[in-house]
Amino acid sequence: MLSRVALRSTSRLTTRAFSTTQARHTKVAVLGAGGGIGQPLSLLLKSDPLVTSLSLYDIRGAPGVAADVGHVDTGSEVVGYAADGLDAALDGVEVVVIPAGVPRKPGMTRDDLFKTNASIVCDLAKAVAKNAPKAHILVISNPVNSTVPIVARTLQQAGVYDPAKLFGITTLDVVRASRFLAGIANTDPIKTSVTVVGGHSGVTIVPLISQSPAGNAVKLGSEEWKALVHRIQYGGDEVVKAKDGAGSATLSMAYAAAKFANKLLRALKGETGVVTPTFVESPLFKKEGIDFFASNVELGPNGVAKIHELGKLSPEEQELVNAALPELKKNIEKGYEFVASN
Ligand SMILES: NC(=O)C1=CN([C@@H]2O[C@H](COP(=O)(O)OP(=O)(O)OC[C@H]3O[C@@H](n4cnc5c(N)ncnc54)[C@H](O)[C@@H]3O)[C@@H](O)[C@H]2O)C=CC1
Ligand SMILES: O=C([O-])CC(=O)C(=O)O
Repeated sequence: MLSRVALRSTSRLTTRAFSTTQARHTKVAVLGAGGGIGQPLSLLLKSDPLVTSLSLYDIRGAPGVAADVGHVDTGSEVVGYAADGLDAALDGVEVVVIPAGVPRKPGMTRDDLFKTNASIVCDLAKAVAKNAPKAHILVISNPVNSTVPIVARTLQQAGVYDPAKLFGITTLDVVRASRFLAGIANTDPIKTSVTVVGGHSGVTIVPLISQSPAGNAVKLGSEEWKALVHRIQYGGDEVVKAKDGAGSATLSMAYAAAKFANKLLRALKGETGVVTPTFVESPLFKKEGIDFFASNVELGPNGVAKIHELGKLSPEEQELVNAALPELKKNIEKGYEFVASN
């Protein structure tokens, strides 16, 4: 039997009043809502007034998370679904966020997660294709450089792939870059924007410090620049090491995903000028055989509205891009091969 816990956080009267004042209803699903990222992400999405309905799914624990988060005094409705409730969880959903999958332990690379997470993500993509084929999909599960191509190919096989609606979430790299640069430049991190391009692992993470006003103003020496780039590229390892076997970044990741989701929801509602880096199907390096690349993307009412060029790079940044490309190509092809052989 479908185990379903429906918890309305407001009275019907309040819910009705809320929906009449909103330009549109936005139902968001979190797949993997019981996990280290899923739980705080669900809380942050519950706090976002642009989310009117929240659907929480996990193979374990989502009804409990829904019961808990559902008491928060915002207008959205929260429903939790147990393992057998995936189809129902996706019904009518416009935005699907996927943090389902295993995290790293010390000594592992993100690619070491491929064996387990590829099939989890592939199965969830099949369910999205069946139940919410027009949904925007935000992929958090690692390795992002491979899981996003897996979702793309899975949707393609189901005949419902729209590249404008598939995003790999690289926002944590952007958040880290802002925080780490601000620490050096003595600026307010929230106003210290840094564009991070490429992908989401090690050398594929390419921060464009030269394009950041704070990065320019602080005039980093070569060693300082290298250390900053390394910290941004391997920020995930810093957390994995500190958690000492208990997983990887969860709280900062939930913050980053909620930040990206809010930008997308604003754009879906018609706000213009919403631009943020994200890993999408991109023309930028198609000639080199690389179908997906993170760069600044303008979001619009249908998802990706415009993919920005990389802009002017310093010679050192150009070298970072050159180093990222072969690794990215390998990761993307690994994702494609998984779908082709399953
Ligand atoms: N894109 C990014 O920047 C980041 C990505 N991650 C990745 O996010 C993923 C999740 O990390 P955590 O939340 O820390 O792991 P976690 O182990 O705490 O939570 C994962 C959740 O996924 C659930 N799950 C497993 N299979 C599922 C399925 N088939 N359907 C639905 N739910 C399923 C588990 O029950 C668990 O609750 C990992 O792959 C991690 O590497 C983590 C940090 C940053
Ligand atoms: O490092 C990890 O495995 C998790 C992650 O993607 C990050 O923190 O950037």
